Amino acid sequence: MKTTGGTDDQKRRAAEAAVEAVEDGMVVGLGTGSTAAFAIEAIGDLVADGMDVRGVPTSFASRELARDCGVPLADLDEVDAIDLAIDGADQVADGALVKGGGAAHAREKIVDAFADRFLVVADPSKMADELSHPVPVEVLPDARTTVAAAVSDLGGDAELRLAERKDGPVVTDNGNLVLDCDFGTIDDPGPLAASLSSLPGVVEHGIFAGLADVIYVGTDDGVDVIEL
Ligand SMILES: O=C[C@H](O)[C@H](O)[C@H](O)COP(=O)(O)O
Repeated sequence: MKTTGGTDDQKRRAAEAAVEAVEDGMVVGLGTGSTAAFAIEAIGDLVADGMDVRGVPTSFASRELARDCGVPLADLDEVDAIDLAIDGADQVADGALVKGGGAAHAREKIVDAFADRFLVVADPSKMADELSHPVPVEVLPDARTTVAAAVSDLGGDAELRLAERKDGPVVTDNGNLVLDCDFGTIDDPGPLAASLSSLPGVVEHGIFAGLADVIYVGTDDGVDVIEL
């Protein structure tokens, strides 16, 4: 699993604080990434202690980890509701997120948006005044060049994400490709999100605006809780 700026202790503190919101009988969206992984492990501990929880995974990786941790799983099309989702972020600014560093943002957005409450787990390295992290955009493979050109028209610079341990591109769990799109500082994420969503061939982008309910920021000596 890729690692990011914060320490494991910071990530674990944020994740364990968010998992305190999990109650008996809940259906919980299981995010993807190194911070969400600590939440999945903590939910596994609750299950081991006898709590009745079902998890809806957002990726192959979160499914595998949840299985290893003993968390009973349900597919998205098997549940009528998700009580809460716990997921990480690549950057957080003013309650808006950039996600998709692990190329899982398409399924994450479905699960996080469907959940009654969406709890973000982060560390101080993720917190910013304005979003500036390149925006991952999942595209149908045949649309990679047309979407890249449209991103350029929107003022961005699209780069095909390449795999680290194979020659060729990253292929998402959905069989698609990812363009990492650098727009510099994003003054207002809403209009950019709408523009990206409207491009033919775009499956999903990593701007999550207006979705998060609480941000848990794990620090070296505690957790900052930001209610939105
Ligand atoms: O696709 C991956 C997800 O959006 C992750 O939640 C995001 O990249 C943050 O991951 P991490 O907690 O490893 O920094």
